[in-house]
Amino acid sequence: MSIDHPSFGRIDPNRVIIFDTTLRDGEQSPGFSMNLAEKLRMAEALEELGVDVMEAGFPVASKGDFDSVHQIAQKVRNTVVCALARSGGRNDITSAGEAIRPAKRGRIHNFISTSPLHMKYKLRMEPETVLELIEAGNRASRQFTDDVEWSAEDGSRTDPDFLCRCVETAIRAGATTINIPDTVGYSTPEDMARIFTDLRTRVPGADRVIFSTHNHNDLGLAVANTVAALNAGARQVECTINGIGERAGNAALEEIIMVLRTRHDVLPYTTGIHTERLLRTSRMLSTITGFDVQPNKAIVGRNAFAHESGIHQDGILKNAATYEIMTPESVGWNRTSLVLGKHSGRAAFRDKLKAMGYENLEEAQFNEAFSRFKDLADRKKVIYDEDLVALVDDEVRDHARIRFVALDVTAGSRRPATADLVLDVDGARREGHAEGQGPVDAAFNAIRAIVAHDATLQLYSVGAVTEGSDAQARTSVRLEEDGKLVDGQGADADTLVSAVRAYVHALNKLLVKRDRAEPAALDA
Ligand SMILES: CC(=O)SCCNC(=O)CCNC(=O)[C@H](O)C(C)(C)COP(=O)(O)OP(=O)(O)OC[C@H]1O[C@@H](n2cnc3c(N)ncnc32)[C@H](O)[C@@H]1OP(=O)(O)O
Ligand SMILES: CC(C)C(=O)C(=O)O
Repeated sequence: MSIDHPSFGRIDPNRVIIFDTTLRDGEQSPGFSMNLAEKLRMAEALEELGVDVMEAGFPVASKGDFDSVHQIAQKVRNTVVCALARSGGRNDITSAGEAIRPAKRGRIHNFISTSPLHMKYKLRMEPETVLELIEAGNRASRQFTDDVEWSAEDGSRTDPDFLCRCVETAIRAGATTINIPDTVGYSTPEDMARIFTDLRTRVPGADRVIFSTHNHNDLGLAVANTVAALNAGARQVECTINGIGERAGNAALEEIIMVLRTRHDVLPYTTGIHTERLLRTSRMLSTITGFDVQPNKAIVGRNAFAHESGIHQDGILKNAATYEIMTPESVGWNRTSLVLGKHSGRAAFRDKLKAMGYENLEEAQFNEAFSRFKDLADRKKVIYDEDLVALVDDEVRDHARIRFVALDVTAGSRRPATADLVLDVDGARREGHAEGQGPVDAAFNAIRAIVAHDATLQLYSVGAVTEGSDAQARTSVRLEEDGKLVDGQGADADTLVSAVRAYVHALNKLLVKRDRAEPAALDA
């Protein structure tokens, strides 16, 4: 059966109205207050995202809240602009009505608690008084707009018979949307199914209104409860971007939308959301509030489409559907991200090198680079592209006759630094020991002990490839021999190993020059 709604006209039975309350309930998260300009930017983004209703604020709360609802009502044209009001508040409904006056389509959302706990201890009202205020609040709201929503605050903990009386009263007094919030996030999906089924079958006039669900996430069930309510006949969902809201937050809009889209086989509902705008809307909210979502947040978290383990990466490269139930592009990401780390395998490593332009590595070079990458990944949390460039460049050395194998250094303030170095020279393992003015000097002297040369050190500089104390060190060394200058670079999580690699790199270049003139064996 389709419903004739004052703001939406005839609504298809499976069309779900997306009611975004980022600017009202979302803003109630401690530390998430937004100023007028920020609210206007968010409102514009929500309109572009395609939400059907945006709850822009609680006008009686402050002049700032009134002004932002009023200005959003002036600006937004394609979305219903809604203002919150207490059903029995002294000036709430007038204030809400004035605030939404400029809206092309405006809604007043009035609410009052209906649970025994809230009525007795918070409102200090008898149930009959609450019923009177429901009646009065909805009639007053209808003076300003035909689009009136009523909420039973703490509805999920309300006596079912009394809830039916409240809803019947609200419908009779002109409410066109009936919202049953799980205000404290206490319910289970089974509770939700029971509540909505009960109301829809028992309350006279239930077939003329839209039922709405508003779930808090105190037990992590907000989205599951929302889906359960839809299956029991609710056709409006209240939610926020990134799931922000009181305490543990509200049901996250992006999660609900992608549940409906991804599991359309069993959830045959439609919405007007442009899913490819989800990520940018989430990012805009994070920028405005200063709170990032956690990396593992569904849909919009940094890791939502990132894969680090080799088996998954291999599967993704063969067919993304093996490990992705929706495409990253469908929610606004550019692409799947294969994150290289200690769990990665050769397939992802090869794919990454290819993407970085290293397509023609010989198998031996590739294997060596992969083994060094694994070694680095064991020591470093995040491997950046720059790390790989440094690592592979270090490996792809023309005519590398000398190769680094191992280094042990002792250093300190009480005795000279010493270095024990192992190099592979022309395929043979060679060991050298040396002292020095410091650990770098000792390490460079150990190179001389293994490979005799007259070159002098002209430059030695070291910097971090990326940030963090576990960043790779990138070292540059310049050697001079017979007027010839050569530069070498090295990179490693260990600064001294990085220095030796740089020196060896430069030395290899010198050998190439020497060999061209006069091939010779390398002896200490
Ligand atoms: C579940 C929700 O998210 S509901 C929305 C919650 N959001 C907010 O509260 C944010 C905005 N709130 C505010 O700015 C203020 O609380 C105001 C302006 C609404 C009220 O401020 P004050 O008059 O100072 O009251 P205060 O906040 O201390 O207490 C709330 C009062 O509202 C009453 N109240 C709560 N809900 C209702 C209601 N639906 N109808 C009538 N009165 C209500 C409470 O019983 C209490 O009344 P009391 O002062 O007589 O005991
Ligand atoms: C005002 C209502 C809808 C609310 O935010 C709640 O009960 O959580």
